[in-house]
Amino acid sequence: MIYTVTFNPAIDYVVHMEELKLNMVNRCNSEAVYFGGKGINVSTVLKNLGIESVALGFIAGFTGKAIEDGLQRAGIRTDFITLHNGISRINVKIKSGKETEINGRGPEVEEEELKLLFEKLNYIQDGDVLVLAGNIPSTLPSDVYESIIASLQEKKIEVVVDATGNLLKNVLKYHPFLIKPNKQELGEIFHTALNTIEDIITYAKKLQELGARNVLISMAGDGAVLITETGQEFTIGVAKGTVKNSVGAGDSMVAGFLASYLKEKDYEKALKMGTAAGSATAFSEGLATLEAVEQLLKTI
Ligand SMILES: Nc1ncnc2c1ncn2[C@@H]1O[C@H](COP(=O)(O)OP(=O)(O)O)[C@@H](O)[C@H]1O
Ligand SMILES: O=P(O)(O)OC[C@H]1O[C@](O)(COP(=O)(O)O)[C@@H](O)[C@@H]1O
Repeated sequence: MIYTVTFNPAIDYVVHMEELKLNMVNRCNSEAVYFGGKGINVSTVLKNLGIESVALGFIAGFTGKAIEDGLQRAGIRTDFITLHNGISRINVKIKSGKETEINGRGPEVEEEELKLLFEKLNYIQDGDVLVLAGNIPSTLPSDVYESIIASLQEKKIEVVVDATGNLLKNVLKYHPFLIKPNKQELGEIFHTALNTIEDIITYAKKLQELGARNVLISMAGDGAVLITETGQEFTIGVAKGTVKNSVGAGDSMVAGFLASYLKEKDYEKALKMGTAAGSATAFSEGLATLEAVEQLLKTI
């Protein structure tokens, strides 16, 4: 089974407008609501690709209830912990030719509530996959992903981490199967500007030296780089299309990569599938559907 963990789920409120004007009342041309957060997006795209997963994490208040209900209606298995206080965040995504995002802080998770997550993670068995994705509420220590992986050390599982900064750096010594920072996040980790593909490959390899087994660096419309534990190095572009809403493209790439790799154990094919899923999301209003992914896969 694949388990995704989203510490800070969100309702993604996406509005389209011609132009965003500051110090003015802006009115949008269209609006849509999606149930998001990185792990949840991975579960949603896996579901669209016909693969089951269980979405774990913390929800709170009426927004949290809406997220849980929405996912269950879509046929996604959930096993969230409901927090005592606060509400799950609403992240505002403004599409006005440019993409502007305002992501909320989210509710506080108390120590007792965090313990409940560790109890649930005990169900994970040899052969399972654990995806830890997204930012954590500010009250939690930045070694929380590390603590989770450390608590599962005895089990033979594949761990995927899609996170930034210390949250990511701290887990590398546990040799995660896959990490997927984007280009900007890679630069931030090493406090450096990455100007060329050679720079990106150099620093992706540094993440591998620090312990990651497979390193996938996504570069939005410029494609992606994959450095594998088998010593292979791949670069790939993107499919052709018109960008509508790239929120969740990175999560879709993780889902596509996993879906293919778990079936075929072929890194090159997995990178293609990840790219098709990422691009399919960028070219859709919501997340990638099976039809859109299959269509784009033929063109990559
Ligand atoms: N503008 C785009 N055009 C085509 N494909 C895209 C575009 N943006 C993202 N993608 C696809 O999605 C993948 C992940 O996107 P990216 O924006 O780098 O991730 P993140 O959302 O994590 O920042 C890219 O490597 C690419 O395959
Ligand atoms: O947990 P974070 O880093 O605040 O990100 C949450 C946001 O990221 C998303 O999961 C999208 O992520 P990507 O665009 O990086 O794939 C949104 O659904 C959500 O609003």
